[in-house]
Amino acid sequence: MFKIPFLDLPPLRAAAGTVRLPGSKSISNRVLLLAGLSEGQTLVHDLLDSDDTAVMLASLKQLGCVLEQVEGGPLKVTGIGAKLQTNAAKLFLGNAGTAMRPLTAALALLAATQGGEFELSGVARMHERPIGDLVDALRGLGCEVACLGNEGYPPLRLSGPSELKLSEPVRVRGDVSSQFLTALLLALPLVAEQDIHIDVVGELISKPYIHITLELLKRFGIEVKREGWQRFTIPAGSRYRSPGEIHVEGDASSASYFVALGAIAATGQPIRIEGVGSASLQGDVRFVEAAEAMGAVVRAEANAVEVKRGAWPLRALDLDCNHIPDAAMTLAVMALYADGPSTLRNIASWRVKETDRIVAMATELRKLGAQVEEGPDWLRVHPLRDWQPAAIHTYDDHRVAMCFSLAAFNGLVTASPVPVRILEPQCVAKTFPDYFETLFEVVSARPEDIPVITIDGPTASGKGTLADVVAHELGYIVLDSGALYRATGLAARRAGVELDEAEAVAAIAAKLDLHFAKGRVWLGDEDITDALREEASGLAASQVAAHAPVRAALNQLQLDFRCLPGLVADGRDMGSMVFPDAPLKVFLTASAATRAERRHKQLISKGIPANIAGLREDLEARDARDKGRTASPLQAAADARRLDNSAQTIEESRDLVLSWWAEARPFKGSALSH
Ligand SMILES: Nc1ncnc2c1ncn2[C@@H]1O[C@H](COP(=O)(O)OP(=O)(O)OP(=O)(O)O)[C@@H](O)[C@H]1O
Ligand SMILES: Nc1ccn([C@H]2C[C@H](O)[C@@H](COP(=O)(O)O)O2)c(=O)n1
Repeated sequence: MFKIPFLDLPPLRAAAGTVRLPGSKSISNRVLLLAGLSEGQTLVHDLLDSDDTAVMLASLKQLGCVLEQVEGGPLKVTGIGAKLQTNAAKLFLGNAGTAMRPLTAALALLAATQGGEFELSGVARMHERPIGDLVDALRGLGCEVACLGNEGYPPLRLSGPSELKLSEPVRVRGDVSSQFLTALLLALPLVAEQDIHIDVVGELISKPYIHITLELLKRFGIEVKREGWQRFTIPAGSRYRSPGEIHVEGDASSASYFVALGAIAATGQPIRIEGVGSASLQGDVRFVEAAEAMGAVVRAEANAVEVKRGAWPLRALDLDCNHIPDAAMTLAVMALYADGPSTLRNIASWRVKETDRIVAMATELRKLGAQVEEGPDWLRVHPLRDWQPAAIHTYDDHRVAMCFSLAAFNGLVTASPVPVRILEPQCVAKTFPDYFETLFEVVSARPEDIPVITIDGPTASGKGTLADVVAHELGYIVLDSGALYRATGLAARRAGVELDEAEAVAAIAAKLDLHFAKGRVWLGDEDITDALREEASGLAASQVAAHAPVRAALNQLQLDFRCLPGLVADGRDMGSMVFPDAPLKVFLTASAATRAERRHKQLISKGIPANIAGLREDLEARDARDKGRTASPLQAAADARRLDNSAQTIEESRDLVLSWWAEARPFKGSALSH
């Protein structure tokens, strides 16, 4: 996951490949609650690992459920068998509506029948999300529910015992959020000694989510009877029975970003999305119908879909989105690539989600330059051809972050493509922690559009250290080009090749079986990380690096590191030779005395004996060879910014380079920068 203040997406051009979706949030939290209320054990496969499931799991644990993660396999949930194991708990539910609503209903009923006191709270936004309709329904049943802040909003206190009135139908509004009805359906089997009727007041929205609830209840032994979408009956004697094992489908709302990706950018091979398909329980799979209406070519299997671009530009759309409330946000960004204005209707529920999504989408689309109109329950988005580089505020809303990533394809409709900055990208942790990593695996950009920062300089000036900390802040990849020369020297020695035999060493460089993984460097099956850092490897590297054929042999390998979302490359000729078009080049120096001292400290801390005078002599000799060679000598590129860090801390150098980077990016001005 990118835990950084912002993530810059360079202009993207194409998409192809396979995506495996994380588990559905809606199904994961429903299954967890049902397994937690059941007697016995349930093995839950493919559970979503995210912020919203984490708060549900933490709550179940507090309530006495036993949770055991089978190594690399399912989660084993031992439920409480509908019997309270504790009669007091304070549960923190973050911003997870799928945890807050059903736990409120379940604990209100358990407190009423078995006694107890439970407090449920969340983040500030959760305390602004209405829950009054559910509170009213529970109070109507005889439960004691207190709103501890504003009436009709969390935090809540649920207490008991109290007498339940189950003979009259429970009435609940269905026109604000279907989660209130879901909450009652999931919880009322706890007290179903007689038939319990639920009457929905108003037109029920988001019916597909109720379908999921009913299907999952069935898997746990509860057959709810339904009369249209107005009356639901939980039969007397209903008891949660664990199915033993259950698989969570991929998240259909998360699939929407990749369906859209296929429709926009899969012009050759399709995007294949695994985890949802025609057999899916989730209503949001019907997003593919909307994508098809906009021109996507879709091939569906039971548990997968493949999507390619069809019509281009996309066809404008006018759609009632009530059946796909979450996925419909994706359509708002697709509309930028359409042949006319698109209107999304019946989306009032967007206003009570993680943020007011109608306001959020309209505001952020306008930052890109789009013309947007909005009403109480609708949004109209006009196609965009004159794009502005924008820093997209994400409102702690995972879906805003994910759907705006699609704006990075603007180069497909404009001759002047712009990058897109996603602020606080870690908000995707709510449902899809690895969203951006997954996206980068299936999209491509022109190499020249992928940003590179080069950091060149003499040995021990701190290039590698600075490259690592700058890359960390930006979420970029690091190229330690010196490691390639060091590995070449090591491999040549091992092969018995003299280091001054240019062609023979170049042949070895061309066939290096080198891998970088989790901060380690592998030559074939051998971890050579520590061997590479020995002073002897540095000297050997400096010798082999003087040969033009060796440099030529390693050139493509270095260019291949230019990957999404960006690169920080350190070495001697990164700015002058390998990445001459880098938008920021740094030439890093420090006095020889400082560098010798730093190297000395570095070696001593690793338990390697060293003497400062000898080290200084060695590094000056190495500098002289690196500067004096004819092939790509160590020198500052003409357009490099010079930085002498002799008197700076690592953090000071990092912040200075990041400020230079901010100047080099198009996100200037307070409205657009972070
Ligand atoms: N201000 C500073 N900036 C960078 N590194 C510093 C700074 N102060 C101390 N150091 C330390 O200097 C040592 C050498 O840094 P580093 O290994 O990054 O240099 P390098 O230029 O990449 O060396 P080489 O060219 O040999 O790979 C490290 O132990 C690092 O922590
Ligand atoms: N781009 C590069 C990187 C490194 N070298 C040579 C010169 C150095 O002395 C040697 C080891 O580099 P280090 O790991 O210390 O950065 O490799 C080069 O010529 N060009």
